Amino acid sequence: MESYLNENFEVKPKHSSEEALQKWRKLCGVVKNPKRRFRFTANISKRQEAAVVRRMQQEKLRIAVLVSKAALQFIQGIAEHEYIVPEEVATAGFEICASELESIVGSRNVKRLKIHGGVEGIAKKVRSSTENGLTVTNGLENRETIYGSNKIPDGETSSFWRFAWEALQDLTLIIDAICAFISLVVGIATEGWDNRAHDALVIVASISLVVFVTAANDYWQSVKFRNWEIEKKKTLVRVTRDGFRQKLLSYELLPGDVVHLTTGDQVPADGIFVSGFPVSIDESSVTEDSKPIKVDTENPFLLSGSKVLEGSCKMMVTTVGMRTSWGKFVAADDKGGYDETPFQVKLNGLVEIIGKIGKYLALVTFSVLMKGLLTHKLQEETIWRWSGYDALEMFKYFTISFTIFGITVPEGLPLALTLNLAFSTNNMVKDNALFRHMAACETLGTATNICTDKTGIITSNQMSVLKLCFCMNVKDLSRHNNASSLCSEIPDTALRLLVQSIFVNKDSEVVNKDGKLEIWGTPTETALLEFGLSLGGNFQEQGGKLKLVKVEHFESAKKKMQVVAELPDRGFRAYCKGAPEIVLALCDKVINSNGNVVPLDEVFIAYLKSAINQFAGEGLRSLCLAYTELEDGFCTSDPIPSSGYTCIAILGIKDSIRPGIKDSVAACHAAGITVRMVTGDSIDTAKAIARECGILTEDGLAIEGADFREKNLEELLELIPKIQVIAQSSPLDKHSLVKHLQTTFNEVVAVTGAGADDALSLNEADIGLATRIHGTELSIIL
Ligand SMILES: Nc1ncnc2c1ncn2[C@@H]1O[C@H](COP(=O)(O)OP(=O)(O)OP(=O)(O)O)[C@@H](O)[C@H]1O
Ligand SMILES: [Ca+2]
Repeated sequence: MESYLNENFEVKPKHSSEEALQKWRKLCGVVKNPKRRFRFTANISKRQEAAVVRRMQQEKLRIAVLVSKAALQFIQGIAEHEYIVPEEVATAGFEICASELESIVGSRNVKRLKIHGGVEGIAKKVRSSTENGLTVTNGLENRETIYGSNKIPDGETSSFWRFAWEALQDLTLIIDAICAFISLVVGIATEGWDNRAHDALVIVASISLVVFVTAANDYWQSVKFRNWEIEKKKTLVRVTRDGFRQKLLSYELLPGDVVHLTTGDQVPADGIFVSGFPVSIDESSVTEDSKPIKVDTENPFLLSGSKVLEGSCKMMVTTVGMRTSWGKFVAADDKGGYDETPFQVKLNGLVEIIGKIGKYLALVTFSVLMKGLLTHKLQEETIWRWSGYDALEMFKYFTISFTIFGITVPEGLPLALTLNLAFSTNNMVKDNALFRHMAACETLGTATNICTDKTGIITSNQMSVLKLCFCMNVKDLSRHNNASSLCSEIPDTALRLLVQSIFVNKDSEVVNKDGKLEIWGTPTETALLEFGLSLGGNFQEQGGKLKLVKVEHFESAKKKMQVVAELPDRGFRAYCKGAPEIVLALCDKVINSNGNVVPLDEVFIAYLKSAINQFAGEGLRSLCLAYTELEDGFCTSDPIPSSGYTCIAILGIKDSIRPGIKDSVAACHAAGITVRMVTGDSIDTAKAIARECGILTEDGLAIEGADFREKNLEELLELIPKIQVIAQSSPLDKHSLVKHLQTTFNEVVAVTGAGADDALSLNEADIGLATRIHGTELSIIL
């Protein structure tokens, strides 16, 4: 039986092939109540229809782009007809309608955009401002009536009565009801109404009870599912409204909203590039064009559903909800339902086998009973004479056999499992964990390996700068009551450089939230900015003085962030910050104890390295800050230089271990789950932390990402079982570890990760746990 199930009822927890899904469905043969049984599972034919619609949409979009490009070349110079504002739009106080916006962005019509005055013109026409965003005080209802909201409607929810109607169509119930009805009619005919009236009542009552319980159960289940789906679609976006930055749920967006996008974000609605640095966009989910597209003032259109691969910018929303290209796809796709979980499919297999046995037993019972009747009739020599009594007897046999068949098939079993999963997923939401796929909830229980991040999972993700190696001096900030008292000990010019490098080369911002200052950014960035603020730096002033001309955001693979700023008097300066081993390699100068820039000789290098080792030994994350002056003629298309930097300082950032993590690791070990830590931090920091929480043991191995990458397959076979820590890893190392564990060692692997860098391994793993989405406490389980 095991092999039969494995052969025919096997699907993968993630990305099952269409054939595998088709195959087990076909094997299910005659399912008594298909509507119920397959309610939440993928409707494969609808899914194929959706794929066709999707392809057609993509083709349309592609053609529209080509046509508009071609047309543009010809019509340059030919005056375009005037745009007439529809009356209801004009009376609402706007100067452009939703379909005009939809057509401009949908067909990327730069010419028409220009006719409307570019992005500024459009902003004016939708009564917004590219600087301050929408003004909420005027009310937004009017806007929503004219332009719609950014909601993609879910499939309609069925009413309770619809479920009751479906429950009534259960084949078993219908046959049982018919049998009961016939026996009632026969009973009444032979024994009279008075004697059999109570039977009628019992039949009606039992059918109603069964229908009611089934419908209530199904209804409850569908409500739970809906809640889950609504939760699942919630994403936070950063917008400016009333001149203030704030976070909104993506479905609260309206045309005119100014959205801030950065690496890893999904574009939440169609819109136009306002300002910022050119961004590289992956539109493959919308246009099937797998090449990244550069979006800037020349090509300013951003389509919802595409992903920001690199860069950051401001976008003004023009089109929302079903009018967006993404809205059209999602609507087509949503009808697809969910893939079955492996256990559900196996259970279906089991039901199938039991069903077959049931059918066989029913047949045998019927044959044996019939044989009895026939033998009896043969003995009495009445085989050619059949009376009503005989028919009634045969009907009784049929009822008995059918009952045997009915009760042996555990039709409700797979459904009960779905119910259970829906219940569990909903419970997990209360713990801030959100499942993207139902199967993940089930696979989670079978994991044998966990590849975890350090930051945010093992540590609390609340970082603060604890140590500082600056002007050839290591300072312990916990010893100073406040960081500003430290300033008196440091030469003024050097201090100014430190503060400037923190405020200019940053990927975080200070926002005013209800009158309170709040820092937005990754914990590393936040810690840095907090440190800068504590040094007495003025964020606004520093930001205003220097104009950024180029930004290369932090990426886990590069382990550094670089910017180029234009100095107020003349010239440019590049700032770099990142992992010390990377940044120090770019430096040939350093600031000495007098605050002067001097060549970075071996004595200095040895001093800095000993500081880094000291920080790492204490489990601190190190970060190196550096700068270099640039030639006068720096152009934004030039690459940011990668040598000649001056090392400003090395910071030791503390991120304390989460309380209880040691017990969690021990619990995993006790359950037979191997825990491995894959971190971007240096090996000494990683080792210190891994040892403290029990991941790294005496016989375990800690290895650097660069070493791991160089090993061949044979060496890996021997190494991987021993590896407990991979440090200084790039996202690809994590991915390759996961792949090896899955394929070579046949393990079920769970991966935790944060941000866009980990997307690859999160997707590859049997269970992906994306943590702290957009700085919230929410975790998404993929
Ligand atoms: N915003 C940043 N700017 C510059 N450098 C950074 C930034 N964040 C981290 N780093 C440097 O890059 C190194 C590795 O960071 P990475 O993002 O790969 O790790 P992580 O994902 O934050 O941590 P983990 O992998 O342990 O969860 C850090 O040790 C730090 O030196
Ligand atoms: Ca990481």
